[in-house]
Amino acid sequence: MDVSESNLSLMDPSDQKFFTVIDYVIFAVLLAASMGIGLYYALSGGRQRTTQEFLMADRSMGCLPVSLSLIASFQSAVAIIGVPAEIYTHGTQYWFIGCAYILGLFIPAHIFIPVFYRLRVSSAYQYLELRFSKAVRICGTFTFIFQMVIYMGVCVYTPAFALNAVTGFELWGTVLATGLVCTLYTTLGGLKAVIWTDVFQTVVMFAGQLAVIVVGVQKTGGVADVWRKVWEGNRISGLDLNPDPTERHTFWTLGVGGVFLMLSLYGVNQAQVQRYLSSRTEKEAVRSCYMVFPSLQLALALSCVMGLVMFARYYMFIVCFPQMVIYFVMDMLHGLPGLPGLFIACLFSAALSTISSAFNSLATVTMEDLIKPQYPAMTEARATLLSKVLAMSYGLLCLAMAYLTHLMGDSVLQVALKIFGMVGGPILGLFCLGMFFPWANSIGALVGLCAGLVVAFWLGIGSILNRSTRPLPLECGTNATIAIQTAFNNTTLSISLFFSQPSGLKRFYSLSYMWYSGFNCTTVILIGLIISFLTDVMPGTLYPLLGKLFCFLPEHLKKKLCCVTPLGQTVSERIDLIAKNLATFIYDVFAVE
Ligand SMILES: O=C(O)CCCC[C@@H]1SC[C@@H]2NC(=O)N[C@@H]21
Ligand code: NA
Repeated sequence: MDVSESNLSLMDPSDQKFFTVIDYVIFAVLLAASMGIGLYYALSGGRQRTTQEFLMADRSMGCLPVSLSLIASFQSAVAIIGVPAEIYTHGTQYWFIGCAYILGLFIPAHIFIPVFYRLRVSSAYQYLELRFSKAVRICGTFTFIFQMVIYMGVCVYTPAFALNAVTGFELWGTVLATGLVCTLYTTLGGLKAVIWTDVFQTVVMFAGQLAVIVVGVQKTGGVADVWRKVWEGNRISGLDLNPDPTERHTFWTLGVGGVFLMLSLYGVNQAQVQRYLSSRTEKEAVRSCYMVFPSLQLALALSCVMGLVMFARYYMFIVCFPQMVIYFVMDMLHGLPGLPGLFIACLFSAALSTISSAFNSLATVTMEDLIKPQYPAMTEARATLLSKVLAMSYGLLCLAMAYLTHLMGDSVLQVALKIFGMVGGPILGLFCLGMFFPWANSIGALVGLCAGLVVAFWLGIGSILNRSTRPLPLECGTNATIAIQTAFNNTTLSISLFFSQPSGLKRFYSLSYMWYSGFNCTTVILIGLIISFLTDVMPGTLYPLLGKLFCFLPEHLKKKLCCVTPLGQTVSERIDLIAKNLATFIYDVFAVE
């Protein structure tokens, strides 16, 4: 059974019949419930009077709420809309990113969490000052702020724009309502409210996707019929072991490149580190990290299956555009009172839980890394008040960023993952440099981070300017015009590809965006090591002046006092020294219980 023109045209934006009163009520209940949780934590417990409570939830959280909040932080409407569109257009190759969740959560649980938890820091960037210097901490903080502000804009904008395009749902009114409700409950209830609203919103998120899948399968002729159609439409991708790094999605770009993406999020991103640190014990934090795994796999499965059901539904029309998913959902759920409202609640739950985590982590790092060190004498009351003002101002800034997203035009999933790769990758490299390379110094870290960011933006912007595929048609016209447009794009694409085989720089620009995290992380580490090596002690470049002056001192004191490598040490001797250091360091790390 195919979808005739009339069915699709049913969704033209002027038509309001698929939202009944109950749908609006459900959406309102979601916003009200979130506000309620925010108010509850504003008026109970310590009433958010200290930064320990406002920013760290009194370090009293259990592993269940923390694990659900960890998922909600980086599972926004981008995944709910972007992943089904990805599966519909390119098949299930993207599902292999689930393989990256194994190492992507195991390494944070056993390497990053212990380091951050035992240092009892509030912000991940305090680690950078302890390990390197204040300058490195500040650069890391600003890099994080830049990453999360852009990401927030994408997360606020995506659901509102998608809904508006298909259902005529008021665009800027929704952006404002979402942004304000989120700012309010984050500002009022602090991290406790953010975590508990995340728990509630994650449940709504799963429920909404499940409803679409159940109704979709039932309306598309049942499981067997759906399976036959996706199989015939070869949407079930096999294991693609193609080693070519410019290939967009293969097992390597997703399963291995994805590990770096996961580490940049679940290992060193302040939003997640803050949740680990809000756990009552280190064991709880590690357990919450383990508990993320099954729920993240479930979230991935739901969005992939939704894409498959959508394909089975419309496989007679090979058209694709970003709003396809909302079209499909409204096509499935209209006429079933309450379900369209449930899906809208699901979409905005995904957005709210991500944005509130971003607000709260931005307020935390601004407070802990930028303001407190400048005003150590600031009273708790003022610091807490300032934290709330910061959360509010980040909320308003995010609305401005939402407008910027309007101009990006790429597929939102791609935009979000590129941001993580371009900015999250270098930050991951900075932390790895600090944790795994004892002789890395702060000059190396600074130069490494800057070089990593420069290369990342050169690659990211270069790939956008040099891409041979035209952006997908943004507006949803009738499917006929889009089919023609897609066909036209495909022919121009194949012609341009035929003549311009990527070589050299063009090949560099065509690196799969799933390798950005790994590539940029490695750049920071390599450059950081080289600079550390050069600026630390270049063999033979030092004259042990102190050693000569204090020649009367016993040898061991002189060594400690002067702490320079002996004169005339050759490069190979220095490399041996480094290798010995690294060996002892690794032994120490793994010898620890
Ligand atoms: O959904 C978003 O807002 C961003 C896209 C997903 C981010 C990464 S992809 C791997 C991991 N799994 C998730 O659900 N989120 C993160
Ligand atoms: Na979310």
